Amino acid sequence: MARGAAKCLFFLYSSKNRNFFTVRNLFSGCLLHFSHPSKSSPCNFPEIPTQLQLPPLHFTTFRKFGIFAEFHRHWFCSLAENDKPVLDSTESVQNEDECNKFDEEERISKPETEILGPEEERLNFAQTANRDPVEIYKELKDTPKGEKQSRSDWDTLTEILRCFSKSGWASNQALAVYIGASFFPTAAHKFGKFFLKKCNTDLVKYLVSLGPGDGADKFLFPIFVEYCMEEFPDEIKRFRKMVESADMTKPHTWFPFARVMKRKIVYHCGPTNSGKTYNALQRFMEAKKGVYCSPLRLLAMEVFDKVNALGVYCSLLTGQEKKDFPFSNHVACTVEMVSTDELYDVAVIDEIQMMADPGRGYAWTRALLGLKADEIHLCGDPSVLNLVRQICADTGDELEELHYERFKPLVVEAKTLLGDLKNVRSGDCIVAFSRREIFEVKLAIEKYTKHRCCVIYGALPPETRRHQASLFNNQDNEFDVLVASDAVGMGLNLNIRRIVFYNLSKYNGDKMVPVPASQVKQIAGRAGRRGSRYPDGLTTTLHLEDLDYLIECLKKPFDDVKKVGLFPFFEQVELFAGQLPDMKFSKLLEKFGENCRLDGIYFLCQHLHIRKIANMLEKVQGLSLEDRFNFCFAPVNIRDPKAMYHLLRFASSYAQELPVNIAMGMPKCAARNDSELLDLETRHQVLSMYLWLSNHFEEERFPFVKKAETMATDIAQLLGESLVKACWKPESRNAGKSKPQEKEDGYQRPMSIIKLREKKRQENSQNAQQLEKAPA
Ligand SMILES: Nc1ncnc2c1ncn2[C@@H]1O[C@H](COP(=O)(O)OP(=O)(O)OP(=O)(O)O)[C@@H](O)[C@H]1O
Ligand SMILES: [Mg+2]
Repeated sequence: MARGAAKCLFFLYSSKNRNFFTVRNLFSGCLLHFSHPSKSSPCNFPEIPTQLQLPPLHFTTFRKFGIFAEFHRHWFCSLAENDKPVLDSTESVQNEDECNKFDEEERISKPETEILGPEEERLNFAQTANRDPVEIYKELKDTPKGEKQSRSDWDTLTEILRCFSKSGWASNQALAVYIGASFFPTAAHKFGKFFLKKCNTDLVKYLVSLGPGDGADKFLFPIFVEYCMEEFPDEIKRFRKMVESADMTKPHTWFPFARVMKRKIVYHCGPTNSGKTYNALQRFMEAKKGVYCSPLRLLAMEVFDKVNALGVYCSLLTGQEKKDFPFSNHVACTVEMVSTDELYDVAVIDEIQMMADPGRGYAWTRALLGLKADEIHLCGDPSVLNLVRQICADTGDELEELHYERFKPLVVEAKTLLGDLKNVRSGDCIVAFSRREIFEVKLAIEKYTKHRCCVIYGALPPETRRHQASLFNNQDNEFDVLVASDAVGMGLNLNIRRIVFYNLSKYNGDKMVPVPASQVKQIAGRAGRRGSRYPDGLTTTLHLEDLDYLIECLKKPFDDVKKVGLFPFFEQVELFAGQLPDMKFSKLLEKFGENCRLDGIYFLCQHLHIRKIANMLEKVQGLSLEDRFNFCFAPVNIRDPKAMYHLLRFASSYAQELPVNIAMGMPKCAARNDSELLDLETRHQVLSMYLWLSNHFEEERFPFVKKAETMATDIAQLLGESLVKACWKPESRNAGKSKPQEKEDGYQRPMSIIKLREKKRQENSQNAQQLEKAPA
C-alpha cells in the first residue's frame, strides 16, 4: 500500500499529464510511509515525519505532496525507472479497493462530536472543513475586504494565527514545499495579516470552533501553502536550490569506483585485547599492496615500526609526516589521510566504532565507503556492527563477521587504592582526564613513594609519547608507573598491569560529565595485554566511591550506534556557496549544517572547531574558498591563543603569496617549570601545524619544512627531558577552581569528582567488598 502510494506520488510529480482527480480517489486518507524501499530506515530530513496521513485530497495537497515526493526523490527514485511513472494498472486497482475501504472506515470513525452547536452551524462547519483549500485561497484573494467579526471571535482568530506562526509542525511541513525554517515565521506572519484582512464569517466560525492548536494549524496549512506559492515564488526557488545543493544523501554514491568493485568487508568484532588488530594486520602483511588506517599518529607509527621489523616494507603517512620506505607497497596512515584513489588488495580500518565519533567520525565513514580495496578489514567493538551491515547492503559489498573474545578477563580490584596514591604499585597506569591532574598525580607519587612516573597526554607530540611509553615499557630503568590521560586509550600495547582511574568524570568543553562507558572500557582494556609482561589485567579506581561506576561501565553491553558521521567534501561546500554568494565562510558552514539533507543512518559531524578557525580567518583577504576550507582543518588547539595567532599568520602570508615562515625561536634548554613546559608544547604544536599545512598546500609555499622538522624533533626531545625532570606543580589555568583537599601528612589528596553515586555507594559498599571479579 505504502509503496503504491509512494509510486503514485512519484507518478504525480513526473507525469506531464497529471490526473489529480483519479489519484485523489485512489489515495484519499491513506497512510504514507516515507521509507527507503529496501530498508526500514526512516527518511531523515530533519523533523519531516516518516509517515503522513494524506488528508482528503485536492489539487493543492497533491501539488504539495508532488513536491514532497521530488524533495525526497532519493526515497522514491528506485521505484521508478528512468523517471517514468511506474504505477501500473493492476496495482492501482488494488489500491483503489484498499483506499475505498480505508475511506469508508475513516468516514465512520470520524468523531461527530468535534463540531458542536446547532444543526445548521454544524452543517456549515462540515462544509467549511471539507472545502478545497485552493478555492478558499482564491476566495480570500478575490475578496476586497473581509466580513466584520465579533470581538471575541476576532481575538480567538488572532490567537489561532499567532499559534500557527509558532507551530513547529507547520514549520516542519513547510520545509516540504521549500519554505525554510528561517523564512517560515515571516511567511506565516504575512499570511496571518492577509487572512485577517480577508476572512469571512464561515471560516472564522469554523476556526474558532477548532480553537488555537493542531486542528486549526492543519486546516490553515494548505491555504498557507497556496498563499506562499503565489506570494513567495522567489524565496521558495532560492531555498529549493540551496537545499538541493546541500544534498548529502546516499553517500555511498559519492565513490563510483569503489561501487563498481566487488569488495569483501571483514569485520573483526570484539572487546579490547582480543586480537582484532593483530589478525587484520596478518592479512595486511600478506597482501601485495596494503593500507592500514589508524585512529592515532602514534598507532600508525607503532604499526609502521612493527611491520617493517617483520620485513614487510611499509611507509608512513600522517597529516604531519611522510616517510617513504623505498620499494614499499604497504602504508600505515592516519585515517584522515587515506587515499580513496589508490587501489589496494587489503585495507585495514582500525577502531571502526569511531565512525560514530561526533567530530572525527566522517573520516572512518569515508574510508569505509570510498576505499578501493578488494578486501577491507574493520577492527572494532560491536557498536557499529548493525550499521556496517546496513552500509554493506547499500554498497553491495560482501560482509564477513568474525567475533572475538578477550584473551583473558579483566579483573576489577574491589579494594581500590582507598583514596591514597601511596598504594600505587609497579606496572600501574593512573588515568586522569586533565593535564593538571596528571601532573598533580605524578608529583604526589614521586614525592611520597619510591616510584617514578612517565606521562602520556594529548598535547604531547607522538614522539614524546612514544619515548615515555618506551621508558615505561622498558624494565631497565626506574620509571615503573605511567600517568596518562585518555590519550592512552586506543589500540596501544603497553606493559600495564593495572589501570587505576584517578576519577571517572571529565570536562567536555562545557561542564564535567561522567566518562562514557565505551571509553572506560577502552582505557581499562590497556591492562594485561597479550604478550606483555602482565598478561593478567587488573583495573580499579583511586576512590572507593568511583568503583560502582567502573563496574557498571565494564558490565554495560556495547551501545548499538544508530548514526555515523559525515562531512561534506570541498566540492559540496563550493556548490552550496554558489547559492549564497556573499556569505562569510563560517556562516556558510553554519547554513550548510542547518540545511543539509542526510539519510537516516548519518549525522553531520560537529564543525564548531572548524567554524572558530573560519571566523578567525575571516579577516584574511585573498584566500580562496578552497584555501579557507583547507586551513580550517589544520590541527590547532583553538583554546591556545598563541597557536591560533600562528595559524592566522601562516594564512596571512599564504594569502599574500609570500613564503610562509616559521618565525619562532628555539628554546635553549628543557623546561624548568610548568609554564616553560606549556610553552614547549605550544611550540611543538605550531611546528606540527606548519608541517601539516605544507602537506596540504603547495609545498613550495612552505619552504621551511626541513627546518620545522628539525625543530619539532628537538622540541620533542626537550619535552622528553623536561618530563623526566618534571617535579613542579602544574599551572593553574583556572584560578577560581577549588583546591584539592589538604591531607594531614602534607600531600594534596586528590579529590574524586564523582559524587553522584555517593548515596548508592553507602548502600552498596558492603556488597562491593565481596565482589571479586567482573568481566570486561
Ligand atoms: N595470535 C596472536 N599471537 C601472538 N600475539 C597476539 C596474537 N593475537 C594478539 N596478539 C597480541 O595481543 C595484543 C593485543 O592484540 P590486539 O592489539 O590485536 O588487540 P585488539 O583486539 O585490537 O585490542 P584493542 O581493541 O585494544 O585495539 C597485541 O600485543 C598483539 O600483538
Ligand atoms: Mg586494536
